[in-house]
Amino acid sequence: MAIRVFKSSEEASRALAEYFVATGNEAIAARGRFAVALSGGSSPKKLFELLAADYRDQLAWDKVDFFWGDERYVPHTDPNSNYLMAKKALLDPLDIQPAQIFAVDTSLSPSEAAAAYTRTMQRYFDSENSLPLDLDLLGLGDNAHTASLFPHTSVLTDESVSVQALYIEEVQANRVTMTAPLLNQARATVFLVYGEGKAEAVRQILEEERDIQRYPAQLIQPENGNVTWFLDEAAASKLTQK
Ligand SMILES: O=C1O[C@H](COP(=O)(O)O)[C@@H](O)[C@H](O)[C@H]1O
Repeated sequence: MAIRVFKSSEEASRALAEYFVATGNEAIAARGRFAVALSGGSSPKKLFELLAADYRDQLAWDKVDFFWGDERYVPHTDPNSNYLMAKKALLDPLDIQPAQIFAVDTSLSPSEAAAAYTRTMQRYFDSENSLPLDLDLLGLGDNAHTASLFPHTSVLTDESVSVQALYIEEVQANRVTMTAPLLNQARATVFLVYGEGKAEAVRQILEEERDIQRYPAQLIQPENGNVTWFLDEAAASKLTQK
């Protein structure tokens, strides 16, 4: 695991854009395609905009396949949709083709959407070139959740490599999320976290004893150990070891 701390969220996002492009180029050189699971929420917006603007000529975008580590159970036109944010900031500006976009189908019921997404991933992973995801892009909530692995929810103990639907009391909403065992299969995992409001959650995940019910992002422990945290100074401010 590596922790990289930058002066600002802009610098952290730019460093991650570099990492994204380098990882993508390696994947394409080795296997012909680059499969990435995006995070949602607000944190990756700047990264997406940078990739679409300053890095558009640095990656063969027609060889990149997009998944989502989690999705809010809302229509794709809803401002809360993780898909919609990526579409506006990244996919449309780069003219990504529909065949490269593997969005959660929120027109189905939550459980059907999750089952359909599990099947989508199994089909993709079973095809020759693509096992497993090349990159998980993850965020972190101030309550230490990542993807939609929220504190004290049933999905935290789910050992299946799958996508699950759950109702989350804390936000009173349905979510669809990859399980930790699925996320942990990725070749590379990155967290992009910035702002003072996330500092305590960053400290809990990295420095508190393991307690996955309270600090779900501690579940992200791929066997390959290839996890990199991209933090700004504010998010890193409560770490005792930097
Ligand atoms: O709800 C979610 O929250 C986390 C963190 O979002 P942020 O707005 O604080 O950046 C995000 O990583 C996840 O994908 C999303 O669905």
